Amino acid sequence: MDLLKVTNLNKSYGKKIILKNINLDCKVGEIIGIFGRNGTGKSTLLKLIFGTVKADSILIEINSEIIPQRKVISSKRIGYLPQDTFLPKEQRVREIIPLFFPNGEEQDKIFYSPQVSSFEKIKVGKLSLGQLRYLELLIIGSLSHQFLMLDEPFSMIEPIYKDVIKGLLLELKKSKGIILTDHYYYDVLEITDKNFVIKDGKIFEIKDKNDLVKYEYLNSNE
Ligand SMILES: Nc1ncnc2c1ncn2[C@@H]1O[C@H](COP(=O)(O)OP(=O)(O)OP(=O)(O)O)[C@@H](O)[C@H]1O
Repeated sequence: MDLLKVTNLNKSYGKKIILKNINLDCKVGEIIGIFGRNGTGKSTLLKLIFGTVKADSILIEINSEIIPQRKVISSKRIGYLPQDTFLPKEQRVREIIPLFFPNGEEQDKIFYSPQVSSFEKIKVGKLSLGQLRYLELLIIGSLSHQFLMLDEPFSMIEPIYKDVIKGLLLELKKSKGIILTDHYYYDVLEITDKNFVIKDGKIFEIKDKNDLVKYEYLNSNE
């Protein structure tokens, strides 16, 4: 089974240590959840693995093959869903899909995915947040990248699309490994195989919601 291994990850901004000696593995077939209070470094962690933020040190390996950080994007092995939308607002959904997938068969796979026919004629800027996030995930998930870094796939999304997105992620994990972060911890815990919390620059594996309290991500009455 394909394995993404990240070791010796360190990142500081000036004197502020954000992430210290982080090690993290992700196998194809796994969804890994990363929790942490605001500003603890979750987005930074995903960007470091994707290569858009430069690490102080990092070793990224896929099946023991070293992928230098500056070559992650061109290697097309690791995909990334940013927190903010990356699709042009003025174009209709049915015009955007062919931009990413020139091949008709690949386009059809997206056009025939659940719900897409209900919004394919709409301009991206007019989609609901759930439709937009789902479309972005369909596009990123249909690329060939073996591993996906997803920054807040559930944030602000209407319940019906949360379920559609959960279904999509569970389908995608059959052929990919996924690392995601989101404050909607109920939704995350429903679909993840392993979970971690970042606190004071370090990463800790957690078993359940009680551990989120233990590491002070949640209050005991939440
Ligand atoms: N370019 C930068 N220069 C300086 N500090 C930065 C920069 N980018 C991020 N930071 C700091 O690094 C820390 C981690 O930021 P990051 O966005 O990774 O947090 P996060 O855990 O994803 O937060 P949130 O839950 O709010 O999305 C924060 O304190 C942030 O202010």
